[in-house]
Amino acid sequence: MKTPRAYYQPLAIGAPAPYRELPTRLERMIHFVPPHIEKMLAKVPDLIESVDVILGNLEDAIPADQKVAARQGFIQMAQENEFGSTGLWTRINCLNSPWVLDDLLEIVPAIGNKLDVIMLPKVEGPWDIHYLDQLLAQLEARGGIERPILIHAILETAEGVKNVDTIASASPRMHGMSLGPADLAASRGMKTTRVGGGHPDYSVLSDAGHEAARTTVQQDLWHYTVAKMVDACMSAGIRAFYGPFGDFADDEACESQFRNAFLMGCVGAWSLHPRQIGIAKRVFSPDPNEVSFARKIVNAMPDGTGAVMIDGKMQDDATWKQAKVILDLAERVASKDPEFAEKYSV
Ligand SMILES: CC(C)(COP(=O)(O)OP(=O)(O)OC[C@H]1O[C@@H](n2cnc3c(N)ncnc32)[C@H](O)[C@@H]1OP(=O)(O)O)[C@@H](O)C(=O)NCCC(=O)NCCSC(=O)C[C@](C)(O)C(=O)O
Ligand SMILES: [Mg+2]
Repeated sequence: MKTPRAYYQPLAIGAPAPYRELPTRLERMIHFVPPHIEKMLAKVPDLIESVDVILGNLEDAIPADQKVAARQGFIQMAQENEFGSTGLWTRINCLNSPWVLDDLLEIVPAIGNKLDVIMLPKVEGPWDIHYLDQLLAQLEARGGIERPILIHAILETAEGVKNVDTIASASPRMHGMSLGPADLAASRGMKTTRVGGGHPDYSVLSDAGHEAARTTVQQDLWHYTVAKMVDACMSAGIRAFYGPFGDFADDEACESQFRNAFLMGCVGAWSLHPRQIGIAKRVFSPDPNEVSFARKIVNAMPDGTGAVMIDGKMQDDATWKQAKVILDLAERVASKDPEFAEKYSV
């Protein structure tokens, strides 16, 4: 464990100082682009306008013989576009793969000053973060990179979940974490072939004899992991995200999973297909009615103390803080998204 002073020291001479607070960004969806496909790259300028984060994926879903093309496509995509307030991320290959070293050695010098976040897959423990942290500092120093590139871990192994707290606080370079339900299911030996979402057999059966017909209610397979991830992230001052939802044909189920994650504290989710962008936007922007109720609470208790009644409901210092969470998010959303700015101003 580092001393508090050492924690914030750059890890290489000439590397930028780590952030003490994360930059404020709106990150309702992390949109995945496969950068080895020319047709997809052509869509990037339009995507920049419609998503909060655009990510060039280099890891799983990229065929082994296209890994180099994907890396080159990502660098080209980063060089040829201006991203403005839209985040530019990449998901590199995992640390034990034959591609990861070249991913880093080529990407950081070429576009390190444009890159906001590196997503690191299959993180098992803080040692994975420490390795990448050190290497990034060396590359930043050598490449004259002016601000630190952040690390986002995917929570997708049983060991990673076990070590989630120490991963979250492993470095000031940590940006946040996403649930990786497909690899995690495999790693845990869960008996599902789905990418995220529930399962009809994971349910609770009502008692016999109380109703004419017994009913079952499907439960959320990911509740425990998401809750654990949110607590680890929020206590470390970093952000939690739901990951991918693989059934593109079931928008309702996608929206329901995203909404559960939003309610539990996640700030965003992944979009793998253009149809999921709108779902994430809808879910991870607070409901205008909730925003107007939150405004009532803050207006009724300007200094955040005391107890008042609003519409029959008790409000006090704690509900003031709940209201602030919603209002701060609404402000971030409104500053980027005119559609919601209008909805929140009424
Ligand atoms: C699945 C695929 C091949 C279906 O792509 P398609 O072209 O067959 O689908 P489509 O429905 O026919 O597409 C309609 C239109 O949308 C376009 N389109 C489609 N997708 C995108 C996209 N992402 N971004 C931008 N445009 C996209 C597509 O090019 C087409 O455009 P067109 O009408 O002009 O021809 C495609 O959607 C895709 O490659 N998506 C990303 C997949 C991916 O990145 N998977 C890995 C992340 S999940 C994961 O790794 C797990 C995790 C976390 O690690 C763990 O849980 O363990
Ligand atoms: Mg995975």
